[in-house]
Amino acid sequence: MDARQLKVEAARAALAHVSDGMRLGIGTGSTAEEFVRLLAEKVANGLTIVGVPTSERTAILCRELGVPLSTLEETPELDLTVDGADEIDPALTLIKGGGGALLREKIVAAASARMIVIADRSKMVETLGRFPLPIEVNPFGLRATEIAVAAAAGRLGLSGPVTLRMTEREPFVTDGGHFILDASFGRIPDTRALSNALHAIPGVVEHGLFIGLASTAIIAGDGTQSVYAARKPGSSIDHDVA
Ligand SMILES: O=C[C@H](O)[C@H](O)[C@H](O)COP(=O)(O)O
Repeated sequence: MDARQLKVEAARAALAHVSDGMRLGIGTGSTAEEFVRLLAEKVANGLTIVGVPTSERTAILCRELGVPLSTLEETPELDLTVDGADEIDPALTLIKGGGGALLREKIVAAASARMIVIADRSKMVETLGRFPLPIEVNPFGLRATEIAVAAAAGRLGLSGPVTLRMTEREPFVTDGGHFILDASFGRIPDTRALSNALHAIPGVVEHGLFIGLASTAIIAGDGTQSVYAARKPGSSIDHDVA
């Protein structure tokens, strides 16, 4: 199976958790987009759901494909969010934000009773940090925030380049009007400590560590077990997808 097919497999397995009447958080990225395409087919065949998109990009795709949308203001409590990830560790802590949508993704996931993360197996790691950690920052005081981020990481024994994400010539701007710093700290043994340290910096709006938000990961691989669900202790998910 090629990379796209693996994403489709994971998305299809997540769709089995969607039922009539659900209020759905809809993620961002290439894997989440496969979920949107499959969801749209179900909607066309009569499934009744309402979706809250985690980015303008996802909202556009949903509208194109006829997936009914709401906002978090109108629908502040969600049953389930389905989203991709850049990295997933065995405790289902995630790095997200490779596409720059981490703030809305985290707000939507936190408003959801459950979050299913869908990915191909290349996203599974023992320890997070191979993928640079996206950190969403206010443009005001950018340089001061960069210095504070590096200093906070240093106090935890982490170091590495902290780079402003660019489009061709301009800084990348998130849906919320912020910038993204990509922090290449390498392995992050204590994600909670780094999360707290980053949240203590005023210029940091949010970071891409998702701790305790995902209840299930559906990981597609091309081995004998193509899709499986890892279960977090206490998760309400009641069956595996094999
Ligand atoms: O900001 C983007 C998101 O966190 C994505 O869910 C993440 O980057 C994974 O994207 P993809 O499915 O394209 O690898």
